[in-house]
Amino acid sequence: MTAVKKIAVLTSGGDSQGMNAAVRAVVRSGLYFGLEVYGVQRGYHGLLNDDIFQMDLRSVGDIIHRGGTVLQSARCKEFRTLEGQQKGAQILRDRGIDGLIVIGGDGSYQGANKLSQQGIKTMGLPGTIDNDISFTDYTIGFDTAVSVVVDAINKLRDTMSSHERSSIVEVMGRHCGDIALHAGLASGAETILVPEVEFNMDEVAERMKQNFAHGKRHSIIIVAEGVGRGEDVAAELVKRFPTNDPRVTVLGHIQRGGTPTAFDRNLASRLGDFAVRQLIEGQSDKACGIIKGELVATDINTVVNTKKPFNMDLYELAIRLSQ
Ligand SMILES: Nc1ncnc2c1ncn2[C@@H]1O[C@H](COP(=O)(O)OP(=O)(O)OP(=O)(O)O)[C@@H](O)[C@H]1O
Ligand SMILES: O=P(O)(O)OC[C@H]1O[C@](O)(CO)[C@@H](O)[C@@H]1O
Ligand SMILES: [Mg+2]
Repeated sequence: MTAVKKIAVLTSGGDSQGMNAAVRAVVRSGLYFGLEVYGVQRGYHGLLNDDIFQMDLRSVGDIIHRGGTVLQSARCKEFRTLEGQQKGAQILRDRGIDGLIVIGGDGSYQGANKLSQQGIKTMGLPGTIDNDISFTDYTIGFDTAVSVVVDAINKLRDTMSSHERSSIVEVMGRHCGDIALHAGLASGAETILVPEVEFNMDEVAERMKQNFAHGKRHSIIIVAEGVGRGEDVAAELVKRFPTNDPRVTVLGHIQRGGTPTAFDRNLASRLGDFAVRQLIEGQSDKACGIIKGELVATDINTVVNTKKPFNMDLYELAIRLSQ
């Protein structure tokens, strides 16, 4: 006896690489366990427009390796209102759908929490490049986004070394510095500016002068968008180090595209299957995640009200190794 018979899946908020692998896992595990599975187009926006269709094994063929999301994604103002949430729950009830899996970020999780208050069983899957969700070590898409940044920095290094320039690279992450931190460590960046760690531009400039004086041929500063614009950091740097002639690169939405890494595909596959099994067992209003390799389900309220801790050890290591 399963606690749900018909389930639906949607993707919401900023898309991320690996969302398709998660949708595929939800659909195929759901069907394997004898459920009917539905797809909702364009997140909560599609839900409110009853943009819902039945999915079968073939509807998720050939997508495991694709970035983006075949269900498409959206941000929906109306769903932030009680009326919107009641309407969404009624649309699902009218179709006999008793469980919904929401793949998205913290905002999408809050929507899932509101739907569970309206009597729909919900599960959240962490689909965002930002890695800003607590109670999971990794979010789906983060590993691919970091790889995109590292690949870009490899290229920048080539040309920056030729000209003995410094390179300022602005990366995504909204209020979270994890993309900057992990890409910074992997690419040997000299400076990593994140919202979680206070910094002093005088010290940043001084360190850069020392690096060039000690024979470095280039210098990389990664700026998480939560700190500000790369252009503004460059202006502050030039005031303190006028002979430096930095170049700014804003990686932007390139970080959200491309084929997902094996890590993101496997994470998405495991989490998608886990979310289905949680619903079948009667769980609801939970966020699925991975902690030290183990799959876990945590109350959504706890997850959205807990800030993800920043890994200071990794930050200090990155700085130590880039001397
Ligand atoms: N407090 C809330 N109550 C109900 N619905 C919400 C709430 N917050 C967000 N949502 C819904 O979730 C959608 C996505 O939220 P948001 O834009 O914050 O992105 P996200 O899921 O956090 O993803 P990302 O930050 O990775 O882009 C919103 O457009 C809205 O429809
Ligand atoms: O797709 P949009 O609306 O430009 O949003 C960009 C934001 O979404 C994210 O890509 C994912 O949350 C953030 O890193 C970034 O701040
Ligand atoms: Mg978010």
